[in-house]
Amino acid sequence: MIVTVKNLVAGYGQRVLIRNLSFSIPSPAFLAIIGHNGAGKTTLFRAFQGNVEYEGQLLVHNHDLRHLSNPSGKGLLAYLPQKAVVNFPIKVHDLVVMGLFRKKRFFENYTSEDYTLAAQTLEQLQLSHLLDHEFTTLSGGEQQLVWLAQLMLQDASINLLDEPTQQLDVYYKNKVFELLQRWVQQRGKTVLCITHDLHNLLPMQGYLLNLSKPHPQLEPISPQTVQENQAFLEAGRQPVL
Ligand SMILES: Nc1ncnc2c1ncn2[C@@H]1O[C@H](COP(=O)(O)OP(=O)(O)OP(=O)(O)O)[C@@H](O)[C@H]1O
Repeated sequence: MIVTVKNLVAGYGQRVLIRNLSFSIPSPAFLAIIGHNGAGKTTLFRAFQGNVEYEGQLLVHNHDLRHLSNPSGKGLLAYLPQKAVVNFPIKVHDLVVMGLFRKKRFFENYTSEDYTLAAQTLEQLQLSHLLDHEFTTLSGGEQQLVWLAQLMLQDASINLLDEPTQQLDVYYKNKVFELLQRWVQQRGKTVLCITHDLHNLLPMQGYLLNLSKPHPQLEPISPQTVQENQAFLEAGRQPVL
């Protein structure tokens, strides 16, 4: 088992959002994390990054994340936030190449080989035409895909993606889920993906975790489980305590 969550309790002060959550996912695997707005999906990712106080344990390869220093620098964890803001001028390929940061020493310059890798990653996402564009002039969806390209270059074992398809058109939503499936099946990555796009999960192989359920647990993705969870979420929310 690669990722184990044991008796996790997390929230903000009196407000407990995650109560006694436990699950294990084998490696490699795809896990969709679903639930109503405010159910605690991003909070779960914050726990993985040590950005929220929690009780219980988060284990990666049987190592407690609390005791692992710099998991992103070691290529263990990479995180794609829901919104990442850039308010300085930077070209798309300069932003993407930074995904290679952990292979560089402080202040070491990126080489032409690094830029070739960045260009190849952009090509995989059909974004070569944007390579030399100013990042801040791109549309929201284009920006989201550029961040995804940067995350791909990080080449981490476990990838936490917070709504990576939120702003994408229907074509790119399908493409990104296909890409995530290939990451798992061909590159052996583990992907934890927060999403509200349940119908996009239908062709996926992996698990889902519905944090809106009273006792969330892993369910295999299948037409039946996707449909049941869609109906569950459409039926309404539990009252917030
Ligand atoms: N720093 C904080 N202090 C207090 N409450 C917070 C803090 N951050 C988030 N919350 C609250 O915790 C709840 C869960 O937030 P979280 O971001 O985990 O939800 P989510 O399931 O990811 O929702 P969404 O689908 O809307 O992104 C929300 O009601 C939010 O207002």
